Order: sequence, then C-alpha cells, then structure tokens
Amino acid sequence: MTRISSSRMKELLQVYFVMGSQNCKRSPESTLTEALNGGITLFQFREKGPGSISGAKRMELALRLQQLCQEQSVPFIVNDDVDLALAIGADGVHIGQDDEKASKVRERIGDMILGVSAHTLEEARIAQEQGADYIGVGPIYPTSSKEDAHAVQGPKIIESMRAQDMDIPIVGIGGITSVGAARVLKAGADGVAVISAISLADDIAESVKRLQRVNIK
Ligand SMILES: Cc1ncc(COP(=O)(O)OP(=O)(O)O)c(N)n1
Ligand SMILES: Cc1nc(C(=O)O)sc1CCOP(=O)(O)O
Ligand SMILES: [Mg+2]
Repeated sequence: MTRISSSRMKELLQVYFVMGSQNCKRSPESTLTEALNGGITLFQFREKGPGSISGAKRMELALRLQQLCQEQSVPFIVNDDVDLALAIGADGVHIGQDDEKASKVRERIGDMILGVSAHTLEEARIAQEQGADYIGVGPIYPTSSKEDAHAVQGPKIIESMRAQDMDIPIVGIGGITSVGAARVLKAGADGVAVISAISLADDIAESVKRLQRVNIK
C-alpha cells in the first residue's frame, strides 16, 4: 500500500459524514445506509460523548458500519481510537490536538489515512509535517454536536490558511449545512464534514445530495 495522493484525498473529503449512535434519530445502521445511498464520500465513526456506547458493543457497531461502507466502497475512518482502527482494519484514523501525537500515529498506522484537527496555521503546519493526509478545521459555525468545541472561527480561518500557502487537503467542520457550505468551499476547503445536518435530517439521502450539489457548483 502507498500513502493516499493529495488529489484523491480532496475527492474523498467532498461530503464527509461523521457519526456515532449518539447522533442518530433512528438506528445508526439505517442512518448510515441512507447517507451512503445519498452519496457521502467518506465516513468517520465517532462514538463519543453523551449517549454513546462503549466496550464490545462499540466495536460490534464499528464492524457493522464498516461493512456498510465497504459495500459502497466508501473509506471508513475511526475517530480518536487508533487501537480500534488497527484491530478492525479501518481505512484511517482522525485525531485531534489532545489525542496521540500525529507523528506517533503515523508510525503506528503506516499508509492508512491520517486526519488531524487544526485550529491555527501553526497546528496545520505541524500536522502536515508529521504526516497528516488532511486537516479538519473548525468549528466553522456554532455546533451542538461537540461539547468541548473551540470558539467559532468562521470560513475565514480556511481562507487565511490558504493565503499562507497551506496546500494540504482541508475539510471544514462545525455547524455546516447546505446553506453555509458554499462559503466554506469558497474559502478554500476541499469539502465539508457534517454530523447533524445529515444524521438528524428527515430525509437523510436528500440532505447529502444537497451538500453534494453545493460541492459541484
Ligand atoms: C473531520 C474532523 N475534523 C475535526 C474533528 C474533531 O476532532 P477532535 O478535535 O479530536 O475532537 P473529537 O471529534 O475527538 O471530539 C473530527 N472529529 N473530524
Ligand atoms: C466533531 C466536531 N469537531 C469540531 C471541530 O471544531 O473540530 S465541530 C464538531 C461537531 C460537528 O457537528 P455538526 O456538524 O453537527 O455541527
Ligand atoms: Mg479527537
């Protein structure tokens, strides 16, 4: 296996669905199935926070959701838990600034996809140097899906990273809906990472399609 190319990574980031059972109105399996039918390009298993499950049940859920992604050839990324990602043969891992250091995670996961959260230009540069394939930048807008989110940054943070020659694939995250997505892409993001605008939608597949349409404009 070789590291993912930057151009392929950018394609995968277009509509990045992040989800755990705590984010769903119906079962996580049916939520993900509908999102896959709608055309998500990447999935992150983020079983975390109030209402989430743990232990063997969490791993069993990860395996069931991974299977659904595999059936549609959508890469399956695990949030935070490198051990879980390695144990189930996930396609990648997403870590934040409070998680294991990116360079250490890169050593552990080899060529698997590595995503790192970055809130500043400095964090973005370090993530790139330490082997990140993409960075997640946020929160772009106010979010109710992450209790310990940083202060809202607005799309300008991405614009300023691009203006200072950050060429790594970037996905915006935090409070993004089909209404706010255009500004995120215009600022220089390659895609949008979304929890609630997809997981809580009445018509999940349609909510994904709306985000896709913003992407191709
Ligand atoms: C695509 C993407 N970007 C950012 C995050 C946030 O990661 P982190 O800061 O580690 O916070 P938690 O998600 O672990 O609470 C993400 N998960 N995905
Ligand atoms: C998981 C996560 N990370 C964020 C960050 O700023 O790094 S914001 C966030 C939650 C995104 O959920 P929603 O699309 O429902 O706002
Ligand atoms: Mg994390």
